[in-house]
Amino acid sequence: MAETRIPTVVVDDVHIVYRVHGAAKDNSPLGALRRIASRGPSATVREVHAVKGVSFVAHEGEAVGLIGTNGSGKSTLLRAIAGLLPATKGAVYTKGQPSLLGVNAAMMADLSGERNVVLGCLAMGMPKGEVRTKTQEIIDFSGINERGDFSSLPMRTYSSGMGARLRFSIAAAKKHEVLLIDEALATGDAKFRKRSEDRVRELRAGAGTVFLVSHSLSSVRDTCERTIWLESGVIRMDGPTDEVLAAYEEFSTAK
Ligand SMILES: Nc1ncnc2c1ncn2[C@@H]1O[C@H](COP(=O)(O)OP(=O)(O)OP(=O)(O)O)[C@@H](O)[C@H]1O
Repeated sequence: MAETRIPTVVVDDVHIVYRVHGAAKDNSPLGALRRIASRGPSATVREVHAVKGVSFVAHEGEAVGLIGTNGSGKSTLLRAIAGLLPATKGAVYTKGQPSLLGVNAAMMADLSGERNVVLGCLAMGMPKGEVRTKTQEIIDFSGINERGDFSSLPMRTYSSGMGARLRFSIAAAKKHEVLLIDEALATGDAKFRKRSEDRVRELRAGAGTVFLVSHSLSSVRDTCERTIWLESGVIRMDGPTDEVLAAYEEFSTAK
């Protein structure tokens, strides 16, 4: 009997267009005068078509890598899946509320790492009692205290890698139906990467779906069995990670 796979994310012909204000091609006084005289639509609004008709379905227990050259639309697509950017055309359907773990995830720089753990857990909707028991576990997982008591120091004193580790550890402490990771693993060292990859595997085993945007192909290879390659906002390839990475590597070296 065929195995039933439960879809968690359905992306249906999604287009994302950014409107950039104040980006006139001709910024000279004469250009401005021409725009006023012509009374046409404001020439200072330019459009960037970042994602162009992307469609795919992801299932429970799947980890999907998202790769592509700079500016190919990976982060934009992830933000659209998270519901942070409306699709200009098409639609995104998700099971539950996806959590986006990005390099810029909100943390309070003046608060200690420990306070940020508490705030982060509460923001994810974790009950207070659970936050109390999980805080130490999260700090231990992040490893920020390996070289001294950093968890009581303000986050602004952390290196970018330490901040990224703490962010990942907070997000990974909760069971997610859909977890979206945007380069957040890239700044961790080898030991932490191994630990975070194990955690991603656990989340998948708990029927979660994980998306990983990364320029580190080895991270994608170790974590995801399926990979989507985006180029100029269009899916160039979607299939088993090994096949997609081989084609992408060929494309990158041929450039
Ligand atoms: N806030 C924005 N306003 C206007 N254009 C944007 C905005 N954010 C991204 N873009 C444009 O959308 C396109 C896709 O950008 P995106 O950040 O999604 O690419 P990416 O594949 O994640 O790139 P990278 O690998 O460099 O992180 C680019 O052309 C970029 O210039």
